[in-house]
Amino acid sequence: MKLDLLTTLRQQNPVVFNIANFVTVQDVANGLNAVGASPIMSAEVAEADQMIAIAGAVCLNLGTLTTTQVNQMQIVGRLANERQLPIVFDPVAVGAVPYRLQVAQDLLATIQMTVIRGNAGEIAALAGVDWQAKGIDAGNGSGDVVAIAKACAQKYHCVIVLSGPTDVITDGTQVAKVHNGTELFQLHVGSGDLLSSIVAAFTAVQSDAPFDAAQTACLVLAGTGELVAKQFTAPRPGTFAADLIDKLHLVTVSELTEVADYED
Ligand SMILES: Nc1ncnc2c1ncn2[C@@H]1O[C@H](COP(=O)(O)OP(=O)(O)O)[C@@H](O)[C@H]1O
Ligand SMILES: Cc1ncsc1CCOP(=O)(O)O
Ligand SMILES: [Mg+2]
Repeated sequence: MKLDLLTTLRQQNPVVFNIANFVTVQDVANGLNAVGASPIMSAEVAEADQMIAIAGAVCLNLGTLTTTQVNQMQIVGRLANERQLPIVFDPVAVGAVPYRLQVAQDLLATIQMTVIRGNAGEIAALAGVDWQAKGIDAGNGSGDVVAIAKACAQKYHCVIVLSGPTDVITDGTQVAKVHNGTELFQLHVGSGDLLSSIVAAFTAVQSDAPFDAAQTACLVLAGTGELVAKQFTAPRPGTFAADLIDKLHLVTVSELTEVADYED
């Protein structure tokens, strides 16, 4: 586990270019800023080339897709691949909405993603495994999440982050797990979107080792959330969201080292 990448991230302050959803866009921008990255959102295809030129990584989020936005993703994805810029893909709700699964599969057919980050329902759908996903959430499915994540990584030749109570990170061969977290993440819409964009930020500073970058991103977010939740005597999702942003800015490598609970 390369927790020192957090220090590198804060020194380099990489620009993360997000094609975001309209539900959680501000949480994602503030979360990225707080952890030490430099967020920029764009919905205009005409500036795609110039956005790619200034970005250290790209995050494509399917959350509130439109035909125009999917076309933008195709163009941004192609440009990022040409420039060998890391791309993180968040396939929001592909496990629950077949139209989205088709859109995701079309994108994956033409763009080489560096990392796909989704919950179990989303990664299972991409892997072609049955799972009872519910809307944007993982739902009540059950199965071997490590086997599902590995199958998905092998299918799309990229790193998979299958998030949940335990985050599973795999490149199809190596597997790491991050056990940290808090159930409060599930009460705050946008936790997964933020994780995807933080994964993108870490791939920007470790582009030759996305498996390492993704693991560190998972530990930074889940460990920080756990530190925040420890202060609470009752579940307060609104306060959690605000405190999470504060703590992402303040958290130290040594605090995270102390709380870290992972297998790699
Ligand atoms: N039950 C849980 N316990 C601890 N952490 C969780 C739990 N569920 C999700 N998380 C954390 O929440 C973050 C978002 O993951 P997830 O909820 O799977 O994404 P999404 O919001 O896309 O469904 C991750 O950092 C994950 O570790
Ligand atoms: C509610 C909602 N609807 C479309 S996108 C979205 C947010 C999804 O956020 P997350 O998957 O990070 O919880
Ligand atoms: Mg999600």
